[in-house]
Amino acid sequence: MSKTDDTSSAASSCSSGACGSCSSTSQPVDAPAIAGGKTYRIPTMDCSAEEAEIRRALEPVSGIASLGFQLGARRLTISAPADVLPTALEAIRRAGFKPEPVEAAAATSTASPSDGHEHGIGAGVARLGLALLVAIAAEGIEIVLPDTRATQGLGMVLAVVAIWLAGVETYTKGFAALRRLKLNINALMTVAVTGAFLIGQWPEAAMVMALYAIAELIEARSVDRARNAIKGLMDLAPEEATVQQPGGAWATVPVASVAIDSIVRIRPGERVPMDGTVTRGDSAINQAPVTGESIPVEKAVGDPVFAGTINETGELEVRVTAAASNSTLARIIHAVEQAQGSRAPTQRFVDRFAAVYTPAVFALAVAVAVLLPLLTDVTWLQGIYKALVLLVIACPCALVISTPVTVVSALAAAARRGILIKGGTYLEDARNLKAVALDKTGTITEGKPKLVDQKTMRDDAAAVLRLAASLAGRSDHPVSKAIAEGLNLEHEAVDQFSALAGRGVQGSIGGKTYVLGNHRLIEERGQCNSELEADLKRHEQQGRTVTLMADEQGVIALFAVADTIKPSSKAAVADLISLGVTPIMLTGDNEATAQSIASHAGIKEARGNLLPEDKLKAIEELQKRFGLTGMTGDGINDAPALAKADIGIAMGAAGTDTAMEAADIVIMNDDLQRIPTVIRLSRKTHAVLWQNISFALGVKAVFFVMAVFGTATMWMAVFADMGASLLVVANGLRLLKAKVEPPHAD
Ligand SMILES: Nc1ncnc2c1ncn2[C@@H]1O[C@H](COP(=O)(O)OP(=O)(O)OP(=O)(O)O)[C@@H](O)[C@H]1O
Ligand SMILES: [Zn+2]
Repeated sequence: MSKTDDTSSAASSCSSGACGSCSSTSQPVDAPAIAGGKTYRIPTMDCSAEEAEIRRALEPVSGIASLGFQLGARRLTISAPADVLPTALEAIRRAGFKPEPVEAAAATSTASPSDGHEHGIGAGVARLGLALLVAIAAEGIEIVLPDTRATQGLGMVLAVVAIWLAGVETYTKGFAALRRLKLNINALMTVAVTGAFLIGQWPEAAMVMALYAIAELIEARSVDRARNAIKGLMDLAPEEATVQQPGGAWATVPVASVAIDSIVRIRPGERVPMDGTVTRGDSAINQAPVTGESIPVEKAVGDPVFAGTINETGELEVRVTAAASNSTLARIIHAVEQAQGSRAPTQRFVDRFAAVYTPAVFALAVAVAVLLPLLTDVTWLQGIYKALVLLVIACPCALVISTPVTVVSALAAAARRGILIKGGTYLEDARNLKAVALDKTGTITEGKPKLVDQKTMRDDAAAVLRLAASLAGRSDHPVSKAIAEGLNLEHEAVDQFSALAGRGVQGSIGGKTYVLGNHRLIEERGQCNSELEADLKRHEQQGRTVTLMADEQGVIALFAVADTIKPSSKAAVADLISLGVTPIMLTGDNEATAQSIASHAGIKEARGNLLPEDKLKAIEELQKRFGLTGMTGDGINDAPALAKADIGIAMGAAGTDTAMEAADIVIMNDDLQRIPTVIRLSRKTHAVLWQNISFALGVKAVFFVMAVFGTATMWMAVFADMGASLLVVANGLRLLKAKVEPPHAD
């Protein structure tokens, strides 16, 4: 991305949901300009039910990358190509809302803590507080003062004032909905309050309106709070960096103006301002903001560092590799926000349910109002009153709000552990995983094999080894790297170098062609023999990977490399099994090595000799055999298998863009124990979701019975609905602090 690109989009993207214009704690930061987006103010959108309506309206519009809702600010950011926006806006208007574009400049300014909508909410609180007081006064007059015309008139006036203070908006939205013959919450409340007023229950009408409006406000703020939990991470990246100037002097400048390839200096105790590669010094860095892992990681020249992480011990100089708006941290935040915008299956279910439930209760209310007086000795007024109570109960707020808060909190909790879950669907599905296919190299093992044994079959051993080092030095494959590093010899020029997928490498040195690769490659070339087989067997049974070098005449050298199993892998495998998930190892390495390493890690089933396409087939087969199957990999050469699996999990993804893009769940560090953590979080989320749904519906059921047969009053119903809303929100927010670590971890 060019520099100009970057600054031009920064203004519009900053308020675009990528950074907090809503959370009062958010700092004015340079938001990731990855997707950008256009922000609209929708004056009549402040409740999650309205959010759901807008989402439904936008569902048929194709081409929208993501939606960022900020209920507290009544804002919606749409990330979509410019030609899709008019269609999207039209759909929103058809649903009865009036989106107003927010000017880029105004949008940016709201990113500061002193932004306008905070005042808006402040004013709202004062207004609603007043409305509540006036409603209480109206109620008090009716209870305390004698029932004269004057006191009645006064009570009525106070009620009107309270309803007006608290309910203008509900009325506006309610009438708009009724005109379109739609039954949303506002329509229900409008009918209920008006009806109560008309049958002479004005203090109650006032009370209901005030309580309802207050509940709505609290709800909007809670949803925003959950949504913004992740933005706290963004504050971690410093806004300024100490950058080397052309003359060699150091200057402190805003990160947004630091170009890629600049050299920045980071003193001990400072946070890393931008992603980069260490060019000087060494230090220990706490990478918790990115990987969720707070044990410091040693960094030396050549190692990557990430914006937002904390430099603990030494001074570092770092060459910047990504613009501030495109750092790993910014990408994480952007991805989580995008995930928050996608709806989880339970959320869809609840929305569909609410869409049926509300009209059904409305019909029932009408039936009660008409049938009860006709069939029993209930009076008309009593019948209508009962019907109005039912309408209040019909408000699906607690139900509709319970899912997004829960899902969003869980996504944020995962992000804090360096786990990026790219959508509510994966969060909800993870608990049903039956099998997980694990890549060997780098997932179960450290991925840093070492050369442990070598043998040459020619007299000129030194020359052969130099050939091997030259060929191996050209490859990035961990096995080749281990050989090159282990031999540590001067390289010769290699021509016509090429990689042989799943086999090894080939190249010509001094006019002669050589190959360096595995047993399969040598078999294919017809250069294997029984002596070689015996050597191979001996090494492979010890879990070593054997690489052979051959020229046209035959095999000229053998190298054995060994990788160590990560200490955490064993625990993670045991944990997966205890959660009822079967781990299976898939590897391109040979069968014997695979078996040896698998059994050390506690994995019963291992498959070796797999080419990338074989891994794909293996996943398909596991899906047939087990059901929901996950796949872990580094996301680079495992991309097809990651995509095929029900849940593709990329490991050790910090800094690797491809992995972050390819997988459904991205684990920033390479700790396999994060997988059981995800499954536990998924189970907890599921439990909380259904606790909330059943609680919200349970409260409604109780009040329903009370309303029809007993003595529930309207404002008891509102209290119950408000109480239920607040309880489900609190229960959902609990996930932000959920304990989902394996029992043996500390
Ligand atoms: N560039 C290379 N240099 C040396 N050996 C190679 C190279 N590429 C592949 N091989 C050999 O082929 C085998 C399969 O390689 P592949 O890349 O498919 O799997 P892998 O990534 O090593 O293993 P895993 O599937 O566990 O990650 C390796 O184990 C290695 O023996
Ligand atoms: Zn053989």
